[in-house]
Amino acid sequence: MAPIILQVALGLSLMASLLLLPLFYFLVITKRTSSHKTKLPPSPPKLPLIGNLHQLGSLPHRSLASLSKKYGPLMLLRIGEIPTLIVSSADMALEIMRTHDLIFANRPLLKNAEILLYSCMDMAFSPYGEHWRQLRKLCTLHLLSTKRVQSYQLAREEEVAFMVKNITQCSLLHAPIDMSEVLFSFVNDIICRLVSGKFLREGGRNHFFREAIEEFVILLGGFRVEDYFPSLAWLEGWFLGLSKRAKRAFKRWDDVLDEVIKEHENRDKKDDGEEDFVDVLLSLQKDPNMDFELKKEHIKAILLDMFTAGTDTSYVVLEWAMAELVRNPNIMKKLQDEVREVTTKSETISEKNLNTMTYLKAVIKETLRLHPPAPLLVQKESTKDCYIKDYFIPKNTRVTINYWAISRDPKYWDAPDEFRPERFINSSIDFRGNDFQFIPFGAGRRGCPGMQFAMSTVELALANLVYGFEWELARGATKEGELDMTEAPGLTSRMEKKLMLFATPICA
Ligand code: HEM
Repeated sequence: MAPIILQVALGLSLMASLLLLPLFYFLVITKRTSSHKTKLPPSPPKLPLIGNLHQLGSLPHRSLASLSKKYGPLMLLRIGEIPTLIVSSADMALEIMRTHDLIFANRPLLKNAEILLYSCMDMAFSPYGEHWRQLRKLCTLHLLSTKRVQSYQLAREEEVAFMVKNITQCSLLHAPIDMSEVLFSFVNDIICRLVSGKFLREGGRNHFFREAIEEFVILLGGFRVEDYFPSLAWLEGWFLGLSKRAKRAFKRWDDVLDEVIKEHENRDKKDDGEEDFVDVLLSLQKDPNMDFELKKEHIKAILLDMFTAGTDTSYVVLEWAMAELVRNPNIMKKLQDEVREVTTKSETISEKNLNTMTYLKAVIKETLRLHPPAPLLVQKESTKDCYIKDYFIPKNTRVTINYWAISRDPKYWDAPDEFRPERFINSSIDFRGNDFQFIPFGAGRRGCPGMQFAMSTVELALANLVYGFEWELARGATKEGELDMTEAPGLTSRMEKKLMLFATPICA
């Protein structure tokens, strides 16, 4: 009797298990996978409507770095209505810009970029896709290639000599020199010359470009309601004049670029042998081997990218480098010794002298680490759902890489807040996008294509500044004997106060 009861009991329990198995699977396994699917990165508490907007502050790279100490290197914020992933460690940056680079190669569509850049027909703000690929190929092959950058050696040397002459003249007045102004004009002039021609100073065109670039950068970095609250886009037209301001800025640029292009088209032949970007783009437009149609709007959008991405970045590096050098006399002395060892006879340092200057390169790297021109790089946007370290990142999430936090991470850098160029001597760490603790130019598909272009200008300028002059802080430029190193808010991170210095020419 007992075995029959046992058999029946066993049979029943087997049947029950068979019946319950799918239910178990449904309840447990699917629950586990769905919670896995929705395990989002940690988020600080949000306020209704604005989300985490109030936590950004005026210097978001600093506020976000503090938040990430509490919430980790991958945080999900809601800025207004927009989910935004904040990445604050080298490991996580690698996940975004190498492991999942393709998914994060898109840029969010921002309203002012759309107005100013011919519906984002440029390279920097263009969505990832065929158009971006074509422009990127064109720019890296024809405008920013090693050969093209080298071909501008004479232009760079002439512009540096012009800046040195100006500083010498100012120094004779024994008055403090506004180095922020001098450096911005220098970088602006060099970009204007290489982009639109040698006659940049004619009719004060360089002054127009300068003013227009500043306005452009303010507009691109400006807060637009519809970029963060798409459902409130209708408010924009009522309350804020940003659209009007952006349209005005666009019209001014568009007219000048039309003029520049027309002048180049009407010029019979090149009289000086210096082929600027407009010349290159116009000849490519006629090239039958081009695999896409290069329209006038494309040319204008590319030129705008070059003017803006090229100026506000290189200038910022020179400004911070000079500031760090004057507040660190030992480092200044060491750099001057290196540069002056090469030559003391010629008036200026030429590019061929730069190769052996390892300390100069270390000073520039350290400046790019401690004072990156783009502390939050440039925003990206995901085009697919994906997982990063078990966290689910939904499609259309915006991504901000907080490079400022990464480049001061004590995990990678000793005394991270100190300016110590020596850390780069005998170190293989480089900014080409392979060492993710040091990515001032970004990395991956959307990494900066102007790196070489920028470095050639910055190295030559800095070598000449320290070669030809002794530098001193102007009185009144200091805060309790210390130079005020506060950063100004904005898309790029300039010094908030102007850098006022005394220069004494060494040959004086
Ligand atoms: C020290 C100087 C410079 C720094 C620190 C810098 C930094 C950067 C950064 C961080 C990005 C975004 C990278 C990313 O999304 O991963 C970028 C993109 C870009 N940069 Fe630079 N840049 C500099 C100079 C230049 C120059 C001189 C040019 C051109 C003349 C230039 C042209 C561009 C363009 C066109 C992009 C957009 C690339 C794309 O979206 O495909 N940059 N730069």
